[in-house]
Amino acid sequence: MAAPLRLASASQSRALLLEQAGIDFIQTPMDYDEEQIVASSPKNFVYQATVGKYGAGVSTFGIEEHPLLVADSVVTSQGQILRKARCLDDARNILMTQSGSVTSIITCMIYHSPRLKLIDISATDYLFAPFDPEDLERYLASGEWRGKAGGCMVEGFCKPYIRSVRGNESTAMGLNVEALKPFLEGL
Ligand SMILES: Nc1nc2c(ncn2[C@@H]2O[C@H](COP(=O)(O)OP(=O)(O)OP(=O)(O)O)[C@@H](O)[C@H]2O)c(=O)[nH]1
Repeated sequence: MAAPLRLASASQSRALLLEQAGIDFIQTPMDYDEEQIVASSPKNFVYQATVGKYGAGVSTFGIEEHPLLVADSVVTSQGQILRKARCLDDARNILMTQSGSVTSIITCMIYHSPRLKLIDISATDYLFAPFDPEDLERYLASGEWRGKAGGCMVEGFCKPYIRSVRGNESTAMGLNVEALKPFLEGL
């Protein structure tokens, strides 16, 4: 029986995705400062952030006792990386960028065990209908946008506005478990 993988992440969403996929894991939060990254594109940013988390994870935990899993996600729209809003006006701007437009969530993950190293970069694209102004103001007043990259969760405010989606919802939530799981079966 393989040892449970170590999710080196503070993310509740990633833990929930592993749990729902029936993947045995332990969770160990780990600090990594993404602010130092200088990247040519959102895809390059999320890759560098994941590689940075991977390096910190290997040096802190190794891969012998538990295979290591790290991940990072970025939210982009109209070529911009949408970070966590600094204030309500910033949240309004971030959300208005996404209204009636395509938002892409790009998630990179690295899994490394003594037998296998997997690097995956996946994206999920959402075409949103224009947000109803009153609905948007109600959402902004709720403060639920705080701490969320792009100002909302795909299963939250934005959900009723999804016109089309391409890619896995798990990728949008922070971990493409459908890409990971086949490699773990039979280990
Ligand atoms: N449920 C849900 N979670 C989301 C969504 N979009 C992003 N996230 C989560 O938001 C966080 C994105 O920030 P990251 O810096 O990648 O990860 P983190 O939460 O800081 O955790 P670390 O892995 O420890 O860095 C992750 O926890 C994602 O799982 C979404 O639409 N739904």
